[in-house]
Amino acid sequence: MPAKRKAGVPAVAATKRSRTATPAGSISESEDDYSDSENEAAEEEDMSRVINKFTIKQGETETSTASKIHDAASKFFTKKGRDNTHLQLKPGHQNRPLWVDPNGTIIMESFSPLAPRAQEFLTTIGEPQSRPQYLHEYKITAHSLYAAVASAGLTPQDLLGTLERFSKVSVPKSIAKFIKETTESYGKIKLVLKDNRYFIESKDPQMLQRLLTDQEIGPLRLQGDVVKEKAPQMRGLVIPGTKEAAGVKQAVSHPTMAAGEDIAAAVEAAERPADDMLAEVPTVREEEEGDDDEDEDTVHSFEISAESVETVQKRCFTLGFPISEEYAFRDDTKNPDLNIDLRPHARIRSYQEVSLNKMFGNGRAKSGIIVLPCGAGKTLVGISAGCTIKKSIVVLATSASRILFYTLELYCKADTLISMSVVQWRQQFIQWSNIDPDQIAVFTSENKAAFKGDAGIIVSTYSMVTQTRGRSHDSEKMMQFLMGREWGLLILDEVHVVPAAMFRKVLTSINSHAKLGLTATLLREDDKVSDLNFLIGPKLYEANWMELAELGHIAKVQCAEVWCPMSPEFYTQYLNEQDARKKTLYYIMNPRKFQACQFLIDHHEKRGDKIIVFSDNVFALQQYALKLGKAYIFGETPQQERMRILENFQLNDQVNTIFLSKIGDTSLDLPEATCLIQISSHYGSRRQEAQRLGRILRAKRRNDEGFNAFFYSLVSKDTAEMYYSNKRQAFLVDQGYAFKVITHLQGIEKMPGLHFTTLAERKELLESVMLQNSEAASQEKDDFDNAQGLSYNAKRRGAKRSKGKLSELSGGNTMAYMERNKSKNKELKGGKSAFFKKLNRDTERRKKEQKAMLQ
Ligand SMILES: Nc1ncnc2c1ncn2[C@@H]1O[C@H](COP(=O)(O)OP(=O)(O)OP(=O)(O)O)[C@@H](O)[C@H]1O
Repeated sequence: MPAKRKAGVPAVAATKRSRTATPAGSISESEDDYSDSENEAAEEEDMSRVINKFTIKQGETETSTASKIHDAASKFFTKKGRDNTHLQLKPGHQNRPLWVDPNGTIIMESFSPLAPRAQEFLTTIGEPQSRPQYLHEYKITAHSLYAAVASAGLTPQDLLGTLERFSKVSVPKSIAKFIKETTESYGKIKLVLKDNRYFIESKDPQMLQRLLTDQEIGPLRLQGDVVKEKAPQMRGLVIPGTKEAAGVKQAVSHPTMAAGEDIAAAVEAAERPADDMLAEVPTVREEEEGDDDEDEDTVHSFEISAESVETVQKRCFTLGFPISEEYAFRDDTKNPDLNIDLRPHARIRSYQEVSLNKMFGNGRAKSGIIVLPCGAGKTLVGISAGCTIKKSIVVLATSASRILFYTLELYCKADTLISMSVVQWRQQFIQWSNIDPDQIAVFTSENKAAFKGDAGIIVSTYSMVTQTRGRSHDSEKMMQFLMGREWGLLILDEVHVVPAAMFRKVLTSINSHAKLGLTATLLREDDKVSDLNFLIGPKLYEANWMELAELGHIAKVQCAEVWCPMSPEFYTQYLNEQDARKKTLYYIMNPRKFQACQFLIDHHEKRGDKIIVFSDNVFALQQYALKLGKAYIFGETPQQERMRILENFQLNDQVNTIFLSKIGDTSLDLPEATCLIQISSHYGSRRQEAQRLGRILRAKRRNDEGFNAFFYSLVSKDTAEMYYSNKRQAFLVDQGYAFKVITHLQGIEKMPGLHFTTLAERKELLESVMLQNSEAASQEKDDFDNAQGLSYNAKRRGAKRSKGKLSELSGGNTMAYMERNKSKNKELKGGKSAFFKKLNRDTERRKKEQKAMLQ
């Protein structure tokens, strides 16, 4: 008889819950979730004998066996008395990479040979929570299971069978029950858009009756009978640009990505090393043309208004009948087709294909959100989705990026600007697809012409379609055009920044069969992410950042937190300061932090890096930049000056460092940048940290041998900044980034020209900081303002600062200080050298090209 194997379950913890009714969408847990083992009592005895050897005696009062299990580590693996050490490991457990916890958490050993396959499966059925180097954590939720059923066509048996075979111990009963119940109820009720009206549809009339008698849903039904009609037919499809598409080459796919493979094949391959695991292999149900009885069936429906859609969806979810929202675009004969295909040179990358397969997995378009890191090509994913559906498209982007742009700057009139992201979307559509430029129009405050022909694409901003006050006649006409027709696809860019209320407005104005949300960071500090499940759809796919970096699609980044001790004078002021906002200024302006910044800039410039220094605080931004003789950009910097600075950063090897305020957090495409230094940031914002990192993920040199980009966060020691810094890193740590802590920068003391080495210098700086009012400690407003439709107004946005009478306090010294630190911005204004002349010519030429492109 083989010796009994015992499980050392990792940090999985759940509270004991009663067995009363479980609300829909949640998992019930119970103590005996894993109680498949017949010899539990005997096992416990065995176990306690082994463990007693290592027991730290807790006193004579402890009587139960469980309470005696107190070795040095078990406290990390158990919580509230739950003990998983009795679990029996399955044969071949070494090859099985998963631990499934009754609370829906799944831990995966990423070093297991089967990890790539398991990961493919887990990204289909669950949501990635954390993916550091060795252990990955996923969570099964009702939404993730619905997405799995909808996109991969998996049955509950497929899901459970696969999970069981990957799992080291039996899958908890609560999980099996949850998977079964959740997946069985999916697809019974559908939301269908017909003739610009919304219908709740089901093949089961009783199901509809049940909804109509519901107190919340019943009153939302618009007048009219429950309608009966034939159900549409399902057909297979090919996503353009993928390996099945005729005439289009496919980018080489990485073996671990299992791109284009179905889950069945992935699981089958995964199971090969462990023969005893080769039981029944689950199969993905294929939708074969003509092999479908559904068209024989009758569907019943009732109508609801566009405004009620979200409420009905939420209510149905709570009742345990989630609404599926799928678009059988091939069968849509009412809406005109759009003549659009990917150009032959377009080679969809493996992860882009995987994400699209999640959207179109069952031959229909499923609404939802695709999460890819910055610079990984979300635009092309959106374009490919459009080329698959081939119906009219609306793209909505944030106007945030109008704040800072350069390469595609476009002046329509002398002083007005078109949103960069809108221009970029249009330009990318033209670059990647064969769309007739006349069929793609931009709707901005400057351009209000619709496309030519029956079908086409409109690119606009969230604010343009949601702002209702003061619309011009032309805007109103354009809105009527947008609202008066059905759209095949609505692409929602940067979904993480747009407030839920704004989405609601958009979705009630624009009727679209399918919605695709795109983002790099599905993170919101306001916890509104779950609303997006109903407003747009579930998360369909989230790429693994580390994997993409390994493949060279984004840069590998070394992250470090540099601890800068506070100089004594600053620390005393910091501790004594009563104004909480002003307090922050002391740790941002800490001279030791300044020195670290100076040292790192010097070090990386010598290495040939191009450096962006980020500071949310405008006072600090200017002080640092002036003192170091570097150019800087913030909200008040005029457009011309921004362009000049950014172009110099790109092309001029004398300009290797620029300082940016938070306006550069997103949508800034500077592939030259290889190093980031953060001196001040927005408290604990994980999203900002990730977006900032995104600025160097596009690094041009990313595929050079041994290349690494660098991300430094400078933190003043023993201040509140330490706490925020830790919080900020959480998202990136979950993506697998390891933050090194640097407590001392070797050689900093010997650096020639290091500032603030004398007490006099530090005191001078301290005085200038003390003179600032608390406004100087505030940060620039962020992109939300734009997302909410506020037009950019540099004057209103800039942080106000009082004019410090430094001369009164420190005599001529301070004036001399200001004199010494001439603005690099002004220096870059020089237009007389051959370099600047060339730069100006290039800029003019580009502007003309872009203007021509938009006409
Ligand atoms: N399959 C592909 N083949 C070649 N180039 C690609 C592919 N996908 C994306 N790219 C290129 O990668 C770059 C980044 O793409 P894109 O701007 O869409 O990234 P993003 O994910 O939207 O980034 P961000 O979140 O920072 O806006 C672009 O230059 C784009 O043309």
